[in-house]
Amino acid sequence: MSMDAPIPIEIRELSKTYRLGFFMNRQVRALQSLDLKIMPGQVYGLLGPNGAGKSTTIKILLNLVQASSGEARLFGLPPQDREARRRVGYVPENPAPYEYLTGREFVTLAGRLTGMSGKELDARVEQVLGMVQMTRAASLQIRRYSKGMVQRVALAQALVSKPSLLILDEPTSGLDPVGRRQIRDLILEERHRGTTVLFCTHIIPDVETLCDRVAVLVGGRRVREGSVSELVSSQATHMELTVEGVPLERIQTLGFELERAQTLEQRVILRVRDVDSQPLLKRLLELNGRVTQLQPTRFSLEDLFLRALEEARQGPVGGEIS
Ligand SMILES: Nc1ncnc2c1ncn2[C@@H]1O[C@H](COP(=O)(O)OP(=O)(O)OP(=O)(O)O)[C@@H](O)[C@H]1O
Repeated sequence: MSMDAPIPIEIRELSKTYRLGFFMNRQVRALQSLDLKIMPGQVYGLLGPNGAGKSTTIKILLNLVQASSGEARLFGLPPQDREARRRVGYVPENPAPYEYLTGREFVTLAGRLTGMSGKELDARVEQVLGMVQMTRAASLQIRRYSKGMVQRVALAQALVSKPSLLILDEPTSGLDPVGRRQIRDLILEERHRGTTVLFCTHIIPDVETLCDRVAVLVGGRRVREGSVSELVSSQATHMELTVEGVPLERIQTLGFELERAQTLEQRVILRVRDVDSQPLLKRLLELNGRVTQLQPTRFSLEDLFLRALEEARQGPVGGEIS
């Protein structure tokens, strides 16, 4: 990949305020000064709870929604540029393809809309239907499809024009484990081909298995950003202790911050910050406790996400402002 390949997505200080109500006098801040840069070949996750601004970000990139201020660029071009749009494949959150078309007709139509035609189009349609394992069901009308099949045929229409950037809004939500696995595998295949992928989700394991980088959005603000491994390893490590002979109620009076505390039969399982583990151990032994296990625990992306949410909720956040 050449060094000066255009940057697939670059967002600077992007803000969006929706106006609501009969007199447009109520405002909802969906995005507040968002910065985001997605480099060629990256699989990038936008993670956030409901209402965080993920779909709004995607809609601005696709020129479906106008930003209130700030800048969004696709391959260095503004979102309304047709050349930029041509390089992007998009799957919306709840794809609602024309129900009376067959899967094959729908994917063919999508290809035609991007300017493809003839034998080249027919061959590519069969190829993408094969990639999403929809060859056998391709002659059925979409109204007969399951949710997973609709999702896969929507992915096929996004892939038909060989986009170099795929934008997926909640690609695995509402799917059963098999459907989720298939979509994940497809994203991984695209990644191997060098396609840049941006997807938004609130499903943390999807981010962990698929993404190089992630941005966590809460209330329209970016509260974390980095490579998944960086974010997880930058967190202070924790220790998990299993202790017998000291009841949890007693341990709670010792003045340590317990990240997790649970009684299981005779045992109490505790999770504390690494720096607290030795002093706590000492106190437990003084109380004639028997510590049967002491082990470092990995800080997961889920822990990070929950912590980021908690911090953001304590500070000023977006949402309705008047
Ligand atoms: N068309 C709209 N008109 C008014 N408010 C909107 C509109 N679209 C989104 N919002 C509001 O903007 C905020 C961000 O919404 P957005 O859909 O971008 O979040 P999200 O992170 O995609 O959430 P979800 O996970 O629920 O899809 C929310 O408070 C939402 O209610």
